[in-house]
Amino acid sequence: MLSVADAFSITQQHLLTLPAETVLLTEATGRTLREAVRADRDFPPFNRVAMDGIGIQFSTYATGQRIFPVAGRQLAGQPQQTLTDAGACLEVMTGAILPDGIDTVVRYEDITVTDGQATVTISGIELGQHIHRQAVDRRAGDELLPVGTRLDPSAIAVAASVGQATLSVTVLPRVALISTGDELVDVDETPLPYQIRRSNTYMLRASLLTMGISATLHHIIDDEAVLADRLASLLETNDVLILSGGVSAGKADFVPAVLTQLGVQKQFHQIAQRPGKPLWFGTTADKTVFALPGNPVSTVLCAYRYVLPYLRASLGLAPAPPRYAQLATPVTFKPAVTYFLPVRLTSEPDGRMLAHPLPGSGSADFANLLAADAFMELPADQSSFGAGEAFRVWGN
Ligand SMILES: Nc1nc2c(c(=O)[nH]1)N[C@H]1C(S)=C(S)[C@@H](COP(=O)(O)OP(=O)(O)OC[C@H]3O[C@@H](n4cnc5c(N)ncnc54)[C@H](O)[C@@H]3O)O[C@H]1N2
Ligand code: MOO
Ligand SMILES: [Mg+2]
Repeated sequence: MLSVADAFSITQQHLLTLPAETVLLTEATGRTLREAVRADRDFPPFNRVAMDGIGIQFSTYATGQRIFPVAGRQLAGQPQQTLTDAGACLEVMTGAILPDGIDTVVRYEDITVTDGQATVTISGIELGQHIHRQAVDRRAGDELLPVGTRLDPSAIAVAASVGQATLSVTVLPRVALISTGDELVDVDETPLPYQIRRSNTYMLRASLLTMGISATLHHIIDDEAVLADRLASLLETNDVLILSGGVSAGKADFVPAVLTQLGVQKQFHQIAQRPGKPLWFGTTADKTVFALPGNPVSTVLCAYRYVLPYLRASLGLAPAPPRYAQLATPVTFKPAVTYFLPVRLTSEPDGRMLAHPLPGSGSADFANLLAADAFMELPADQSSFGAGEAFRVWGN
């Protein structure tokens, strides 16, 4: 059976090709940048006063002079002034352009000002102190935000500072989330004794919202003809279909057969993993279908391990850096498949990230996920996992 690594790499070989669009800076949060943002000026754009105080010429201070008549004031937002008398000083404010003729700033805390005379009260003033030099942070033309940046609040601030009122970002894919199964009723309905409320598609919707994707919700009963009809129309109007349920060995598990009948090319069905073994993945020329196993823990795991990384890569986002943790207590798992162990992560005072196993009662026990915040990926070729051993963890 297919390994987790091979299944993952097959999904990544079939990424969506999404166009770019231009959006307002105020609408760009969370989106993926498609054109690099560059510095339009130096950062900072001028020699910038970094402390409130006085500006002096260091050579005068170096002669031993400690009292400087205040000849004027340079505020932030004013054009550059000039210190004409090398023996005097100007009051200068944080954020102001450094006046011509000044090369050193002394803080108000380190002077006293009486009768228009500033007296330096400390020793050890250094040439050039408290000046944020033009271009020390970035030069005009430098790339500030590369293509593939997720526009988080600090990226938005950088874009604003260089005058990007609009940004080029990747168009969000149209995603339909489809639950299947006659046993499922909607959240606002009261289930009969043999029914349950659907939750998987709500979980998926919440998960995709964290990437800025607002997916639509659909439900289809266990009827082959109805399934074929509804999936055909959803395929026309979406880039990605994510189904839940109907992919295993049951007599009403019609999903793989119907997708094949609709011309969706199966790329794989079943992975050597637990939970989530029956995952089905297929593509057409420009669409992608993930058919996730119905058990809720499988749905969550398949979303974290395959679907979210797939969508991130399709958007052009750099992959999230891998996260690792150490097992807090030993675990045994005999079957020769990758085991995704639900864990609670804690950050320890010595800097370690510990994973506390929460095996729960299997892949239908989704209440267990309330306490878990990630899955630890335990390799297929090992069956005993010791406390302190580190493995990769996957979360939202
Ligand atoms: N003979 C075999 N039986 C099963 C196998 C197998 O290999 N051989 N695999 C098991 C595994 S593993 C899983 S996981 C499930 C997968 O089942 P399906 O994908 O076919 O899903 P369903 O049969 O439709 O439902 C399974 C289970 O999940 C609940 N479910 C489904 N959709 C939702 C939803 N939207 N919200 C909440 N819960 C949902 C459903 O009620 C069922 O309890 O098959 C095993 N069987
Ligand atoms: O995907 Mo199934 O969880 O292994 O029950
Ligand atoms: Mg089934």
